[in-house]
Amino acid sequence: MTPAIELRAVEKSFGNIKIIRNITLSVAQGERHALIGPNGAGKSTTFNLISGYTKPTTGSVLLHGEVISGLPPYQINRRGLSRSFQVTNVFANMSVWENLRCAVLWSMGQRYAFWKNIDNLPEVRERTAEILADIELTARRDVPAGLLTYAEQRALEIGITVAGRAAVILLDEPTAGMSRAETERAVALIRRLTEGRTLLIVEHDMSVVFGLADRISVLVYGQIIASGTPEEIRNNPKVKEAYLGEEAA
Ligand SMILES: Nc1ncnc2c1ncn2[C@@H]1O[C@H](COP(=O)(O)OP(=O)(O)OP(=O)(O)O)[C@@H](O)[C@H]1O
Repeated sequence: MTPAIELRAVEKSFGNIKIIRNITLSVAQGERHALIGPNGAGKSTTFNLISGYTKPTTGSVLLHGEVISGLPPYQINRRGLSRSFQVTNVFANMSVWENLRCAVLWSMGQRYAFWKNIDNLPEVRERTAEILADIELTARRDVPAGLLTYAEQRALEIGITVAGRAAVILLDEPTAGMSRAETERAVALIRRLTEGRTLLIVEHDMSVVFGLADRISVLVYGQIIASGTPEEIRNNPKVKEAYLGEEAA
């Protein structure tokens, strides 16, 4: 089967510093894949390369077998890839409902149809209500997003990311800054919302990584030093040495 995401010999330099060094990576359709590695290893840069926010210096990125490197982010999004960001990225003055509706409208290509009354578009209303219930914020639907708790904002952000039913979802540190209980809820949410889709997640919390991922890739100094099942990664001596250290011993 054609992989959902493929990186072929991708390199990225900023100035004359090579940040991503010859990455080859394949994420199968329907797989939950975690990208881990120490701070500064190049995880966010890899996300930016896949989602079109930066272009590879050499090599190519493919989505469902088609080259996407060089396309702008919105075109990659139109082809079925949706990503969240490391920092919370919601419209603070808009309500929870409006934030979600905006994402649903965008995915339906209705963003310029300003002459239509969007409240009269049942498919938009239904999808917005569905996703609102999925992220368990129905009781908070009219609250401005800026007034939500941090964990609620992150849940909203995940809702926005999946609202358009993209087949491939990229989440950048979705549980960063959360308490243990909030993290557990977020993991359950991510698991539910990505059912039947492909997920690539960057995450520092090892309990999230090992609890959620079907496969894990370890990035160190811009290179993938190992890819495999959680068990393979846990037992890989190179990984223990380079990244997990005492934690995995
Ligand atoms: N636009 C840029 N220009 C120059 N250097 C950059 C740029 N973007 C990232 N870098 C550098 O690339 C390296 C990798 O950064 P990146 O943010 O991808 O790492 P990361 O693995 O996501 O780290 P963290 O876990 O801390 O988020 C860092 O040394 C960073 O300073």
